[in-house]
Amino acid sequence: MISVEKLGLAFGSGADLHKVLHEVSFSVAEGEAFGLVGESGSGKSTVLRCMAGLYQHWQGRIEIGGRALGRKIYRERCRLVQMVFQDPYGSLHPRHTVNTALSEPLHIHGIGDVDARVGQILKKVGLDASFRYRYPHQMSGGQRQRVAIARALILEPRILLLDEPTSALDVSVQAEILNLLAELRERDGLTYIMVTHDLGVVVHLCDRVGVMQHGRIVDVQPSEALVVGHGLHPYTRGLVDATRDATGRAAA
Ligand SMILES: Nc1ncnc2c1ncn2[C@@H]1O[C@H](COP(=O)(O)OP(=O)(O)OP(=O)(O)O)[C@@H](O)[C@H]1O
Repeated sequence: MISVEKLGLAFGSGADLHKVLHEVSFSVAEGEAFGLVGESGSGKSTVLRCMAGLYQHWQGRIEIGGRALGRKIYRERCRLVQMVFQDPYGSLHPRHTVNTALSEPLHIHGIGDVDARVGQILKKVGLDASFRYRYPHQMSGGQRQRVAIARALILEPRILLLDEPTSALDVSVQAEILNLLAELRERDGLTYIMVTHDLGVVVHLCDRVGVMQHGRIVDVQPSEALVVGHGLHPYTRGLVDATRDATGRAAA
């Protein structure tokens, strides 16, 4: 369903040219959850940002359902691909109620039935009607991330780009949000690409994982391979071992 071919991106120019992505290629099937892992600065978020239209000066080709994705954010694209960020506080407007945050995309896209749609999406992400007129500061981190997920889903996209969606949350809440994401994918047949530094999250939620180092994909594996530990690229092996050392147990 998604094909990324030779994605490249650089910042700066001349002597200050800093190449951040080097011919990144991978594909993701419809309904699949694909993880992107790798050390800090390896380019994971940049890949998502190119796909979301937040960076437009990339090279290469991104196709969704056989059609090339343009570089800019446009109406049709918003109904196909949405992104969820790490920090729900930053991604929600502080002076907009949940109702405003969720209605706005519907108004922009000329979609009717706003009241009913907002009610349904709140229910879908596990928030009752009392949240509808709250502001971001009147909610917990987990509740805010539920609203951010609801906002990403209100236009019924087929693909969610998830950039460390649980890493800003308390450990106790992380599992709730991961379970919600798993449930939503199952129910609606969504396709996910998820950036995370947590191999446990990959094993829990993703079917396959792409491993990035210095702006390149160095390994693609089924997620179980991280648990079994066979046939891994040496860099992937190192990430798995580091997780084991840090937690005293396997990534799963
Ligand atoms: N707007 C920008 N201008 C210049 N360099 C940038 C910009 N955005 C990202 N970079 C650089 O691109 C590289 C990749 O960053 P990116 O955020 O994609 O890494 P990451 O793997 O997601 O890291 P992390 O896990 O820390 O979020 C880094 O070296 C970063 O400094």
